[in-house]
Amino acid sequence: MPADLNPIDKAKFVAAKRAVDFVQDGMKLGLGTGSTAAWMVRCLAERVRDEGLRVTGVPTSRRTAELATSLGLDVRTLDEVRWLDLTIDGADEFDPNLNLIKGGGAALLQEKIVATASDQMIVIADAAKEVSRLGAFPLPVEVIPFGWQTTKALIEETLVSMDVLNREVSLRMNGERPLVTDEANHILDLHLGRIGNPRQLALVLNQIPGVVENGLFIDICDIVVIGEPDGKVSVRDINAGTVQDDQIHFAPTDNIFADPD
Ligand SMILES: O=C[C@H](O)[C@H](O)[C@H](O)COP(=O)(O)O
Repeated sequence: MPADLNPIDKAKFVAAKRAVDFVQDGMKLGLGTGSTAAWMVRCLAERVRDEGLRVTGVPTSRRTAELATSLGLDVRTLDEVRWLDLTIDGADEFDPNLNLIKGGGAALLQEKIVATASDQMIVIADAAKEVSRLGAFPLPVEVIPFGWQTTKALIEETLVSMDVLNREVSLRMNGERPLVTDEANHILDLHLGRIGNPRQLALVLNQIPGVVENGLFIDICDIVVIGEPDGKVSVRDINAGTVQDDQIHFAPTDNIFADPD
């Protein structure tokens, strides 16, 4: 693995490296967003170059599209490809049922559409992302800019009606201005501490006018590949209920890995 990485990046790298083993020739792939997904795009580009693997990639953000294009991957839109074999993406948290919080990088909307259009979703994560209950990471909710303060108030009222104790809601900023997503929306972060019923919350949030999508991914992820800084990798498969442990020893020799996201 790249020698000068910090421990968290080493863990992300080995998870990404292992997940790319699941890719087969001819697959149509969803390409996730974030620092872990950026490692996956690089590992994929390496297999394409070294093994002649043929894959088509649908990126979940402008950032990922730029990276994948710069590495020579065949990049298409979801409308060109329609249905995908596999999506590999990062996550902010995952629980024992492999339910997720995503959207720390503000890409949750495209990520959820792409993952839902895929036969299989593999999440890649460092071990620190594993939680017994979702919610320590603030839950991102994408809202349209029009009337966002009203939408925020409606979300707060909804949280009260659901007896949620911690319910601070903040508008995500980019410097002095509200952050604008790739779909020209804003993000509200819900600081909940602990989510009692993620499935119910995901459904209720999406009923509120102005909410486009929330960052809870329920029953979407099939496999989580968990990396650790020493190269240990665990593969948790929700269907097989198994955990396989592996160790990755890998020394990339070229500039595919030169400039991590
Ligand atoms: O919106 C961003 C995504 O959901 C990311 O996949 C998530 O935030 C994890 O990112 P990272 O791999 O950088 O921790």
